[in-house]
Amino acid sequence: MTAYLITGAKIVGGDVADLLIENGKIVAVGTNLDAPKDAETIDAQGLIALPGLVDLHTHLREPGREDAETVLTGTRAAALGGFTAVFAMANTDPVADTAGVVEQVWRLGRDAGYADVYPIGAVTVGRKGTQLAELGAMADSAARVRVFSDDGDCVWDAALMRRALEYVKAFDGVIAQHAQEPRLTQGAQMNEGALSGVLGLTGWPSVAEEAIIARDILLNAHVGSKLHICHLSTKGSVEIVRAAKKRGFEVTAEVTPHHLLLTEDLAASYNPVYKVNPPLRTKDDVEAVREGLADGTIDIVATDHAPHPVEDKDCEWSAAAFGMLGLETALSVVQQAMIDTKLMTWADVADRMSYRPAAIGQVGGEHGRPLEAGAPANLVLVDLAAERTVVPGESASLSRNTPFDGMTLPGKVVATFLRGTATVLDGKLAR
Ligand SMILES: NC(=O)N[C@@H](CC(=O)O)C(=O)O
Ligand SMILES: [Zn+2]
Ligand SMILES: [Zn+2]
Repeated sequence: MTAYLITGAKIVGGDVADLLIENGKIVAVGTNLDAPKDAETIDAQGLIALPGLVDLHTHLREPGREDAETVLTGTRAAALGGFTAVFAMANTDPVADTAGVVEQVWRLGRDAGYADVYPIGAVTVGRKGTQLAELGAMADSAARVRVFSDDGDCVWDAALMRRALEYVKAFDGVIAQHAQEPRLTQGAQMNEGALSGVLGLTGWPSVAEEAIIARDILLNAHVGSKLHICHLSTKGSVEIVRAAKKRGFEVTAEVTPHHLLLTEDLAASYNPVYKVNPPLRTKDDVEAVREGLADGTIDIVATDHAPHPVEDKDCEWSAAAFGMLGLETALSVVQQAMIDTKLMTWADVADRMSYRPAAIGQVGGEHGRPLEAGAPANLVLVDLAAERTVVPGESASLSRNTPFDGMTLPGKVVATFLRGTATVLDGKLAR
């Protein structure tokens, strides 16, 4: 295994220092390090070193929709975005609702070698919302599933949600809820408000999200289990989670990069690249989720990377699929929305995009650790002063549905290391 001496990096939360990587681990951080003769030196002057990013919400589409993404292409996109671990959502075909499917996804990730893939198990059989899936068998499988979600659909049946929360207590699992009251969002196409009226698109009211979040926080408090809220998007949701945490209720929540930066106005173009679940909201909502992320009400940023092939996006708005790409642009979007606005520091970014998602996902010390001697060498070097213009055709993803097409964003991932192996060098795939 190549040893690396990374020189002159600004260690997030610390000083400028050198990092020595050997046998998959960070063996020393400091100056005048005693590197082996054959170590490869990487000049990281002017770069910041962050812990490898962890995405708790990625759609890798394999098995079943390998035309949209595969574990290989999705994890390449992850590595280019600075991620060393991704949690793969269960809405594949077949659905990841058995030990067999989650083990298959886990193995594909390991064989690809670009990022650790932690499969998320479905809560209900076929994600149909009627019968609990074999949660225990998925937890006991080689994939060691700890996060369960019917993402794409809400576990709307309160009795079933209660049973799921109760069940996962046995192995300290967490239920990640896609908070969408289905009866309030039938045929919904975009955020409900004045603009949806003008555009003639069926509205998706904030309360459809907020009602489920409030219900599930109470349900979870009753049961004493672990609840995580996927892609929270409204001001009201932030207020509910903030009030709940203040009163000591156990809940964690995520926000996506796109909900931190983009607003519903983009729907006026009728370009389905801006169609997403939950929908892009208003400026007020964007401000509220930014504040919520900054003050810790929202625990983490998760990409909800949702690749779709051209034929599912290049059509009329109402016929198009919901979802947008996110892995390769996430860190830059967070830099623009949270750092350039002085709402957060880089230490906060390490917390919201590495330490906390790793803790929620229970990766057992493999990821989400400070850059110190003894930690696995999962890290990313970023040039904060660089800028890049997003070109969909340059993506490592098989899909092209990025809403940031043509935007110039700050920051560029220069190198990513997964357990001491470079997955990205000089901003390009290294293997
Ligand atoms: N976010 C989306 O708009 N789409 C996701 C499903 C989901 O995250 O709910 C997808 O699988 O395409
Ligand atoms: Zn969802
Ligand atoms: Zn999703």
